[in-house]
Amino acid sequence: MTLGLKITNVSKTWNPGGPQPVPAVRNLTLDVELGEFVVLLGPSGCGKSSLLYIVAGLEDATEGSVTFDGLEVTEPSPERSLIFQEAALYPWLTVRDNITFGLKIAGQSPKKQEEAAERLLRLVGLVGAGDKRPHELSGGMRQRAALARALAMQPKVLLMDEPFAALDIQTRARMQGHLLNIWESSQASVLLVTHSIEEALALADRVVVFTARPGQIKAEIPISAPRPRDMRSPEMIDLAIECEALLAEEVEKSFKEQEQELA
Ligand SMILES: Nc1ncnc2c1ncn2[C@@H]1O[C@H](COP(=O)(O)OP(=O)(O)OP(=O)(O)O)[C@@H](O)[C@H]1O
Repeated sequence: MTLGLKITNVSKTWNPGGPQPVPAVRNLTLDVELGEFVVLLGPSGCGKSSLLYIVAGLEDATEGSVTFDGLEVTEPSPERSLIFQEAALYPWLTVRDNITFGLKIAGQSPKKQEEAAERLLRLVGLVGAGDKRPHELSGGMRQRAALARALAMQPKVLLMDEPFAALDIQTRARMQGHLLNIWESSQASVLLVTHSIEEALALADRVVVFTARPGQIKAEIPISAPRPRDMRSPEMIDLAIECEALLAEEVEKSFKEQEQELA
């Protein structure tokens, strides 16, 4: 049995039988090992989210297969937790009740729920915010609460779709630090989508650069520098220049394509 995530020859076409089928992902093969942090970087509309939804089990691939720990992915599962750009918390529940929601559904005892909530509130730096409701929190705090809720289910892989894109730059940098701490202590794998080269380089064990739509893998860049990384070091600057060049070609293609579609 192969442990971890295995994406094999996956293609996704939206509206396949319709008048305007949209090929979003083409023949993509990617493995994410246990505990590995992989970042998907690519131009807007290149199919990154589509791929994440397939891995989450929310959408079917048109072709190919996804397995997790050797089992075919056919539906969502708490072991593959998806986190979006906007924290999807229940507004009527407190932060604590949001965090323990899945545990309650799973039938865990109130004592276990309480212990998990306290541990997770501490882990994401929200001690003291457990009784607040989501609208009382800042964007960064909401996103941390969403992360705590996902972690409560002890996922083996965190799927993150531009999780920090709606946050200001300073909050974003703090959240990246939080995420790295959490990832290191959780032993989960992470598959994170971003537009930001800096974010990709700060976080990833491996950056996977996508082509313009339909998304295919253009390059894979392993990064072995220890974290936290100094983005101004010669090594990181060289990597940023490399990513920028790879991405620029694809952004150009994707703009041309959009112009043709609108003409
Ligand atoms: N539910 C859907 N129905 C039809 N087309 C879709 C659907 N979801 C996505 N698409 C199309 O598939 C293509 C890839 O979209 P996707 O959101 O996966 O890309 P992305 O790389 O995540 O983009 P972005 O970075 O802008 O979020 C786009 O052309 C998009 O319009």
